[in-house]
Amino acid sequence: MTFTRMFVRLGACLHRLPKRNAQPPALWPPGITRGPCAASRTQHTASHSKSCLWQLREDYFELSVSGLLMRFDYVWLRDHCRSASCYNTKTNQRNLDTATVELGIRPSNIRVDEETLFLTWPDGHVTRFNLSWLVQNSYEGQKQRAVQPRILWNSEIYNEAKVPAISCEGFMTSDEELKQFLKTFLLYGIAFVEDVPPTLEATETVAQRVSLIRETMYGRVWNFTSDFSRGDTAYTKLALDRHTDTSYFQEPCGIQVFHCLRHEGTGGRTLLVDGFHGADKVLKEAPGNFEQLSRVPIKHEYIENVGAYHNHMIGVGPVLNVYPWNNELYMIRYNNYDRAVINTVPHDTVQRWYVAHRALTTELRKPENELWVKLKPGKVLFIDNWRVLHGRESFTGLRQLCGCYLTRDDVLNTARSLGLQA
Ligand SMILES: C[N+](C)(C)CCCC[C@H](N)C(=O)O
Ligand SMILES: O=C(O)CCC(=O)C(=O)O
Ligand SMILES: [Fe+2]
Repeated sequence: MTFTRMFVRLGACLHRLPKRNAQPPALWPPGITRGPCAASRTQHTASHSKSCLWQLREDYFELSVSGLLMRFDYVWLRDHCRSASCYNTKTNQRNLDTATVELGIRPSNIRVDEETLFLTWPDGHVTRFNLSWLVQNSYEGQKQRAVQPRILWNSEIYNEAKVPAISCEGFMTSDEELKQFLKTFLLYGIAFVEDVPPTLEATETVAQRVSLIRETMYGRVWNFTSDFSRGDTAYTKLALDRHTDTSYFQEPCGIQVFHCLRHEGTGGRTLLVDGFHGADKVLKEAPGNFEQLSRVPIKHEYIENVGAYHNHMIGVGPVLNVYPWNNELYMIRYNNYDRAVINTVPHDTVQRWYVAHRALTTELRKPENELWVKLKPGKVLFIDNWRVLHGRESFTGLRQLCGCYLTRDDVLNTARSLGLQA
């Protein structure tokens, strides 16, 4: 919806740009230069026109490449100079002391050929930008692309996708298999590894293939049962409605790993719901509700005083967390058990928030959005705890679940090192 508006705006602006070889109208303020690039450029998107046009505006540099209109602030252009003196390509770190750049800086000379933008600054320093680098790194480029491409699912979509199972052997030994696993995980927010020995040690080894383990007050790798050894409903036989874990951390754990080592009894199936699918429905049906959930800060809390365990955790943040530049959802914090007192907004906002929260809950509870699985020894489940909600059916008998949390940064790091977009 925002995109449609943007394209309209973009079209209008492009219209104002001069056509190739057009003469500047006499009314242009002196000192403003404009021109076409020397020649047409190679493409990113075949459907776009190959033209490249630029204009030196008073406050910014305007560049249109293959139909994408971009605006660059002059300080930004100076600050992002990739010359050897400004940028160390060995460490990928900036050398330039940005504080020495005059904020009103403007180039004294500018030139664009088919591949490169050349800027000469008042002190004689020359900055070169590859045009495709500018397209890649511009705000306008970022605005149009998802940081993380995903397939939003309900149970039918997930089941019909027939996501291939990854076996432990291949997962542990082949980078290609690991990549396949992570690709699935990034797309769907859940992924399974099969034929894992039903032990805590093997679960730990499998988890470490993907990431560093995130230790919490529950331990590093946990193995829990319904013994109420900790002050939380997870340690009972009760059903647990869909939720994300550690909503009471300032940064909730990125990934949760589950491996059921043993269950002699009935029930105990695991429930999985794609929170982003639910949020997307809310956005499409009532954008105002989505906005409430992405704006109102909500506290979650974990207070435990059981045995030797004394913990008090507080995390604050909206239920829906979006990137401000493209409105892309990147984290959902949803846990009605652990949600704390709402006292960060006045009463009228509170009422609107409850309406929005109800709309999201209704969506998340629709049976068609529920994926039920019975975890069996040997089958390790990875859940994106920033996206997919989990829950469980009540159960009888001895049920032993082991697992751990993973550091999100390290999972994404592994994915990127294998060439995946993350
Ligand atoms: C997974 N493990 C059993 C160790 C902890 C469970 C934590 C449960 C908590 N209410 C939450 O949702 O974060
Ligand atoms: O027992 C289960 O299946 C899951 C319980 C739970 O929500 C958790 O441990 O985070
Ligand atoms: Fe949980």
